[in-house]
Amino acid sequence: MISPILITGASQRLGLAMADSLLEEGYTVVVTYRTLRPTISTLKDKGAIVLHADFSTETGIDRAIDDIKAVSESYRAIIHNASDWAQEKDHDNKHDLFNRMMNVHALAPYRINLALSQSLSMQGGFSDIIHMTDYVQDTGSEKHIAYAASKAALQNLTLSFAKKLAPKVKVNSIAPALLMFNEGDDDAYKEKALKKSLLETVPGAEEAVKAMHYLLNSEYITGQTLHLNGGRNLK
Ligand SMILES: NC(=O)C1=CN([C@@H]2O[C@H](COP(=O)(O)OP(=O)(O)OC[C@H]3O[C@@H](n4cnc5c(N)ncnc54)[C@H](OP(=O)(O)O)[C@@H]3O)[C@@H](O)[C@H]2O)C=CC1
Ligand SMILES: Nc1nc2c(c(=O)[nH]1)N=C([C@H](O)[C@@H](O)CO)CN2
Repeated sequence: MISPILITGASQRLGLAMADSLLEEGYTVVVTYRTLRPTISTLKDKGAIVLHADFSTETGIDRAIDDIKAVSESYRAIIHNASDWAQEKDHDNKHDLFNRMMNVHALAPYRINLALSQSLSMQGGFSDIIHMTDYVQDTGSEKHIAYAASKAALQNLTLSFAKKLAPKVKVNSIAPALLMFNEGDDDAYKEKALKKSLLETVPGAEEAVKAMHYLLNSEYITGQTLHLNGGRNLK
């Protein structure tokens, strides 16, 4: 088997778009999903290897690592995309919320990167780790406090793993702001959200797909962050 690319949380939206694009380009793709959706069957029909994984607990992370390692002894890349965009107002138990945010966004990527570090370095050429972080890693978020803190932790993991795994493995972040709306976002929210960036647009998943391919094909980028935010930081 050609060394696969692993994408976590690929049953919808950005992860699904990235997995589809990699399959179209002929890569071997391994995806994880938490909820079994028709999209997972479609990815499997296209040749992807699909694994169930829930990263909210240490047991779930342990199981996922065992399953991922059982698929292949070597990996071309890992894209840590799985994410739970949780708000404090929706969760009474803040202790559990904070632990879940850190498990999904920081502990899982940390444990998986350490467990697969040898698998990544077995490549003839470069291998890659891509962390899907978030614009709020640098700003915080008053409504997604634990989420933002966990994405900041993931961003710091990019710097540490870039140092630890060089020169064979490149490690970078993609930090989106608003790339896609969610079902249920009303017109008032959409109008307000669009105004947050200079470019006042919501580009869709393809913007993340292009950034992913740019990093995978780079020979001189590591420890960096691709900010996909329409100039929001200058507004
Ligand atoms: N979309 C955007 O505009 C932005 C996205 N980002 C980041 O980009 C990445 C992709 O965004 P987007 O596609 O919107 O993400 P989604 O909100 O669609 O989440 C991606 C996947 O993560 C999975 N997931 C959630 N919780 C868990 C868990 N406990 N264990 C395992 N998997 C889990 C879900 O799986 P399932 O559906 O199978 O349950 C989901 O399909 C994320 O890391 C996100 O934080 C950052 C800023 C903006
Ligand atoms: N896991 C997710 N993380 C984030 C999402 C999402 O839909 N799923 N969406 C956003 C917003 O687009 C935000 O950037 C708008 O300002 C952030 N993170």
